[in-house]
Amino acid sequence: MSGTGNNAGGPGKPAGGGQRGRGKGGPRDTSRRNAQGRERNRGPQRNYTESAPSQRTRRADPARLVAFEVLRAVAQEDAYANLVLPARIRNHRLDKRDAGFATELSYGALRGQGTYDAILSRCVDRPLDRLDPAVLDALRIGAHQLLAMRVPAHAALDQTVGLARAVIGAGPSALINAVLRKVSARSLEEWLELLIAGESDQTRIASLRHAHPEWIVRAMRQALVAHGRPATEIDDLLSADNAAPVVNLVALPGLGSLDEALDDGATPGELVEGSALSSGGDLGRLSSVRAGTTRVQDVGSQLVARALAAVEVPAGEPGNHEAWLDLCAGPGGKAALLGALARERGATLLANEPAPHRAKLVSQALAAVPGDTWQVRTGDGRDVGTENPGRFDRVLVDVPCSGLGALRRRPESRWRRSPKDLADLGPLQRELLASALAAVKPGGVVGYVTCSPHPAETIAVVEDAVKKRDDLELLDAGAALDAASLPGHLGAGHGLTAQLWPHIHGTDAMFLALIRKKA
Ligand SMILES: C[S@@+](CC[C@H](N)C(=O)[O-])C[C@H]1O[C@@H](n2cnc3c(N)ncnc32)[C@H](O)[C@@H]1O
Repeated sequence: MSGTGNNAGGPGKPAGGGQRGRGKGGPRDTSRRNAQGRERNRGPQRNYTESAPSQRTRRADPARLVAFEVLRAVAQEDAYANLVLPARIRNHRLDKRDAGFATELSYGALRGQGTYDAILSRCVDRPLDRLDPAVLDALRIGAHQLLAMRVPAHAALDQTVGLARAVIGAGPSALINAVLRKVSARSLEEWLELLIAGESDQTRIASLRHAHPEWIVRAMRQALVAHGRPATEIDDLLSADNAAPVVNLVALPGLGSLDEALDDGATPGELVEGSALSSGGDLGRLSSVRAGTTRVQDVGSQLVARALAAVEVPAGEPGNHEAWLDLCAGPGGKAALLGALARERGATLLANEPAPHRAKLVSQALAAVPGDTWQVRTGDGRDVGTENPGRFDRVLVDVPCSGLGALRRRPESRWRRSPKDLADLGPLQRELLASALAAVKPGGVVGYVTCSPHPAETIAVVEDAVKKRDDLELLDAGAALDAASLPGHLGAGHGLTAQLWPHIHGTDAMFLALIRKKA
């Protein structure tokens, strides 16, 4: 498992590779996490005994408390970490450095859960499901600090036990102290060696090493092969899921500019025009972001939207403008880019989304594009084809999917998803594609997109649709992505469909098929 952790103002480094203290006798606490001195100038290292956790810190460190609250909300309320975390950071008024620490701790503990649980199982005298879930979350937070962050071991122990004492109670904090001491006796690499000793099942080994459920390891290996890549890339792919993604920006064509972001330290994107890599921090400080003309968007999403917009469709009657449809538009990232591109071409965009709160987000995303270009429809996309047969020149159908291609953005999702999700989503994906194909004009093009590389929701859905009819043809989606990209050769095509990858392209694993309805 890889992970990066920032502490003491130093850069993160791969898990298991750092110099760490290991419980008793660890190095002196030199951490300097913030200017307020919460972890500074603590004096010489105190040695605690296993039986004396009462000597420890009694107040919860706010950054660790935020991480703990995020893990609790994820477990208890099915919350999404990326939505809960910013609110908790605000509630506890964390400064930038503490916010970074809380982010790394909560995301790392969530991503690494499977591996940390396997390690904790070796250190606890009962099955983990018999532990109070709050205790288990505190142990995961402690394990991540000890094994994957550059937090001195005694600080990780002291602060995690202090947190547990403050928010769970003195009894559990003694157990947490004892268990984390055992965890701290080995580095992550040593623990992994112990866990995989005698193991010959490569899936199990990769699952432990990279903290992914075994079914996802198998699914990703299958996906690599299905899209023409060697199965040996599995370790790189799973590692990429554990790295924090860079934040990409897009300037809406004809409406936005990246100048302000570039002046602020962003760097020009190398894969697609009009994009940049954010310099980090609160993007709300940029007026172009506040105005919605510059937006955060993964480069993979930018590429698939631009590829669909650029593909050739037959010219209509003079004076007739193209009509574009985004069938599954919420929360509106691709709709905003398509809306801006449509405006430049004198086309119009209908953005459809069934969930009212997400339809509202689509309107907000499109607010920067003049309103005569676009309309939002709140309703089931499966009805759009029968209501509007043959009306649109270009249709994006970015279907609800397992999200297996965006695991790096959603730290908890890998442990929540199950193979059943794929089976459940299949019929809806097929019906939405059928609706898109009904809504497109003869000669027009449907872009079928997922943020998952899984063959069941990519190639299989497209093949099922195309083989049933003789009026459909697949266009070369790899070539279309190449034409939309700055390097001009992404190598994402396989056959006529295309798959982007985090470990190759640095994007989410977006799939694209371009299907033309023959004229
Ligand atoms: C992968 S997301 C789309 C992301 C979006 N294109 C973007 O770039 O921001 C899939 C969307 O499909 C929506 N959806 C779910 N069921 C749907 C249906 N029956 N018809 C249309 N959209 C649906 C979901 O609510 C979700 O907003």
